[in-house]
Amino acid sequence: MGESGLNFMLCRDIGFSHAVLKCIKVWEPEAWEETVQYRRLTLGLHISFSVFNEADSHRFQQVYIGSSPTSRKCVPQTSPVTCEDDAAQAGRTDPHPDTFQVYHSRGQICAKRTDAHSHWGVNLAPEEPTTPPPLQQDLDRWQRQAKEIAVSQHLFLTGEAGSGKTYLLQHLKENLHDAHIAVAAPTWKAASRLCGTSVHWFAGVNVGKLEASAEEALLFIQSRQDSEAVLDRLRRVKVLILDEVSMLCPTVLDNLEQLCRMVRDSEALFGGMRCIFSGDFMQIPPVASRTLAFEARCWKALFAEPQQQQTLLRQHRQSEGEFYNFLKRLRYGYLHETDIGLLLAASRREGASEWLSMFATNEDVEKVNASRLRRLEGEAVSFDAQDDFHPDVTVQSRKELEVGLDEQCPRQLVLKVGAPVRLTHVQNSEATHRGMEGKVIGFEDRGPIVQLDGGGGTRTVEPRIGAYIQSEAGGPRLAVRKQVPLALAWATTLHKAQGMTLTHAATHVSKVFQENMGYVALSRVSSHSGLKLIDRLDSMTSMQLRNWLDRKLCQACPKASAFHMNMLNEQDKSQIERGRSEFRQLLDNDSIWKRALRDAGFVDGAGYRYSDSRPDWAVHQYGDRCLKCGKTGHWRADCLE
Ligand SMILES: Nc1ncnc2c1ncn2[C@@H]1O[C@H](COP(=O)(O)OP(=O)(O)OP(=O)(O)O)[C@@H](O)[C@H]1O
Repeated sequence: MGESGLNFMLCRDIGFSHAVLKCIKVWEPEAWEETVQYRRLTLGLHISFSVFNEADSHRFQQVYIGSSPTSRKCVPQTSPVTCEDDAAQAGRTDPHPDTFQVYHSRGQICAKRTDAHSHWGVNLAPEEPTTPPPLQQDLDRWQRQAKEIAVSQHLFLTGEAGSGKTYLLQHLKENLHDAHIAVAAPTWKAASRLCGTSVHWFAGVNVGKLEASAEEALLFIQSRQDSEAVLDRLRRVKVLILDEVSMLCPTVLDNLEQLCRMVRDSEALFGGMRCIFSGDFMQIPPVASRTLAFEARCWKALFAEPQQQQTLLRQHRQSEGEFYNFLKRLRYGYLHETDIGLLLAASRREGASEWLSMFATNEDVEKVNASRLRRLEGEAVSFDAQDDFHPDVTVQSRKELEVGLDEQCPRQLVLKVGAPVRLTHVQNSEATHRGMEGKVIGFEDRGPIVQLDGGGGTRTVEPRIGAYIQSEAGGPRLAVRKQVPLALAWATTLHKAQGMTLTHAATHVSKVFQENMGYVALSRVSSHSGLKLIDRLDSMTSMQLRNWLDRKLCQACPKASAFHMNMLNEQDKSQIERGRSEFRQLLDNDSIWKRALRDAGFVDGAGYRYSDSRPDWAVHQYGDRCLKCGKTGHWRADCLE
């Protein structure tokens, strides 16, 4: 490794005996401000500060600096530290500071005085890692930086899963003071996290119109009974917040842009709205498009300046270094051979039968939830939603709004005593929060009685507003649905899980059908111990395991990778390239592959017969029905009954 530095500065003007020194230390992917205590020693200064350990980004390390008789001194240090070039200048508060450069070189941490060639009163010694500080509850440095752009310019906000994109959008929605902020996302489900609308609702058109052309969309709007209201809404919006833009087809984006110009009678992009888009192209792409939103014609013009594409670099979801680094590799479609051990351990994990299961297809989710509910003894009790509409909403609009409400909150909820449930739309408080899990233990007139996990106690869950739709932030609620805020918690789809943060989840990868789905499947949980792989890796042959890794789990979209890698520094880029080429060697070279499997504790299984196709030999040998439930369409190993 070359010489990368952690620069810092001393501020002598603030006193020696017991003073406070404000430094900004920058480490990738984190930077933070910290107050450093220093005190005078017999021969000089004694400074201690924390640095991130580069190999394990979530552990801190204490570095002590004492006296030194020369202008440069190195001490053994196994963990490299890095920082941005200008870190030494950050936080400078006095005109005559002693300045130093601290850097990592050939397994050592070195300090060099940079303002003079003389000795200094400091020495250097590393200490044992300590635990990281608790997560900040306010915006992190990158979120704050992105916010600064968002207040006056178009912004594309990106970052890996869990970097706090949606969190920042919520903050912007609440804190930008522009009069009319519209919040939208490609699907109602994605929009529901920010209480916004689907992109089609925002545009005032049915699905299909924006896909066709801006002209067709405008004709449709003009044919609506409430066309004036729709046009008025489109004209008033000053800021458009668009979440999960990575799930939007570029044609739809371009047509929307043109529609806004036409409606607002302005040649400016989006007719002069300020656009704040957010998304991660390394997550699930649009279902019906081979092209991605950044290929839209308007994209380059919108985000022409480098500062208008901001990457959030702090991880807020995972705090374990090993698991976090594993996910960083998976994001770019490669793994290390030692990662096989992590996967096997997740596949062998016991005691996960009550965890939320995530599947690629709706079919599997419905099967699991329905079959588990059926199997449960006892009477089924159903709860019907209650919908209210704003008096100005027309009959035509009401139907469209109902579709939007249906996607966010069920019209009918069926439960039984003993069913695991998740709180879906409660107000977060000290006692309860969204995502909290529990079990139905009874029913009363007001609603189901639920025993909440984790000391949440027992409570009757009464219907409350589960979804509402506003055409713009602060505007009237056009439709409101009340429903019991519970969902069956046995299973969900990966598409719905995109954006979720979970403590525990069981996930199925073998049936993923789009690139990047493997990454989304594994990156929802905050720790490895909370992850169960439903795929029976142990039952696979080594060849099947290789195919599963290569064709299912590690399928990263090349176009999206290239887009995101373009925003990385050269060091990260070459690390990814190297990792990918080593991964290919691992998969292509029998002896390396076998050694890796042996080291990971893999024992060649009997053969996992999952396949979308039905090879003749298998049908001949086993018939074309599942040997467990007798149905066609899946093999025994995939049977969810
Ligand atoms: N500044 C912050 N302080 C405290 N918690 C935060 C902060 N930013 C994000 N979080 C929390 O981190 C978790 C992940 O954040 P969020 O869902 O916004 O990430 P994301 O980048 O949108 O993820 P994904 O791409 O998977 O949708 C959430 O639980 C969120 O509340």
